[in-house]
Amino acid sequence: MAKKTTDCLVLTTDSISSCSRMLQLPKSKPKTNLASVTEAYEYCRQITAEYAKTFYLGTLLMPKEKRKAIWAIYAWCRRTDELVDGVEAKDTTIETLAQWEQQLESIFAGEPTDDTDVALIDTIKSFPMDIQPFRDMIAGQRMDLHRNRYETFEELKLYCYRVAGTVGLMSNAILGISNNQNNVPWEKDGQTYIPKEEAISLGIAMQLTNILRDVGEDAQRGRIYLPLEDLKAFNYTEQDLMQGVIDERWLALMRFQIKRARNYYHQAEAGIRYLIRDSRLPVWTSLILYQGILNAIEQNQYDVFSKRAFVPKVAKFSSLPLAWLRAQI
Ligand SMILES: CC(C)=CCC/C(C)=C/CC/C(C)=C/CC/C(C)=C/[C@@H]1[C@@H](COP(=O)(O)OP(=O)(O)O)[C@]1(C)CC/C=C(\C)CC/C=C(\C)CCC=C(C)C
Ligand SMILES: [Mn+2]
Repeated sequence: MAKKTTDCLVLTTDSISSCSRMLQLPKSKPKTNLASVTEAYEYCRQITAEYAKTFYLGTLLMPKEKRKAIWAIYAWCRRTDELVDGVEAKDTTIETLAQWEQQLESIFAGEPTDDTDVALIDTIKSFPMDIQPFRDMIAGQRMDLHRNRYETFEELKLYCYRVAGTVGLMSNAILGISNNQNNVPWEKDGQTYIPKEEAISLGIAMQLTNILRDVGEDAQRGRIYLPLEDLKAFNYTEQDLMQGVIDERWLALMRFQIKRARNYYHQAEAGIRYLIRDSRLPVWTSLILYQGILNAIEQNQYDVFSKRAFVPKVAKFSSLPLAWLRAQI
């Protein structure tokens, strides 16, 4: 349970269950005694620190106001994802998602239903943003409810946009804003350039990486996110995948998937220079670290069935100088 200290809440030993409780949908009527704005942001920080070691590191490199805003967005996204991916996912129905979407509409109307909403409402006040990417993410979770196969890459790409490209758009609203009028965001040849496509590309790249890392785990849940047209092209069957067959066909298929994901990272990279200077380092850090999972898959000889690809802590910290160098451009 989170415990109060002088001005913030700290994590205690049972913080994981406390965090996971924070992720559940409110079961009864809206609470009346909601968290203060400070407490609400602290809950969002705890959720981010607990569930997203990579992104949390990135946010620590941001100015305080932006960092808090990203935690609020993270907490909302995590809660949304948890509805179809978390411990209580089996209870999630179309109605649950409709209720969650209603709660989203209330947030944008300035009416919190539970504690983490308080932080998101405050974030939306400081960093005005569009509700549509949030709605689109819920539409992505709806896809997860009723399908477990993707025939073509185009279909998978829509899913990736909805569950992850949308995060790029939400983050853009925070990462690009400057309080300094001399430091106008996205000025390119005198014209305002908003790197939306690049932000979406980073989300898609990360989601594709996530899919490659989790092939084995997803197969155990009866899910295949790799496009079936790709399996066919490499003469690899669904049964092979379910049995975790690693052979030349699998290696070729995985090399193809990794190349595609790297292309999306590449497209995203071109957009980072248009972000406000203080946002470039955290984005480069997150990009390099998440892309590192692809290298880890290669080092594991493409065995995503019995090994989980991850970037070790030492490698995480040693990639900071490279991220810093790239952020200078
Ligand atoms: C600084 C920074 C990178 C901020 C973004 C942090 C943020 C708000 C993350 C939300 C992530 C989230 C919970 C999304 C819900 C759906 C989901 C789980 C997507 C997958 C994330 C990784 O999660 P994890 O490895 O924990 O997965 P499991 O559920 O445990 O399997 C995703 C792979 C997608 C995340 C997508 C992004 C962070 C978008 C990145 C784009 C930008 C920050 C825009 C940058 C701007 C330009 C111009 C390039
Ligand atoms: Mn997930």
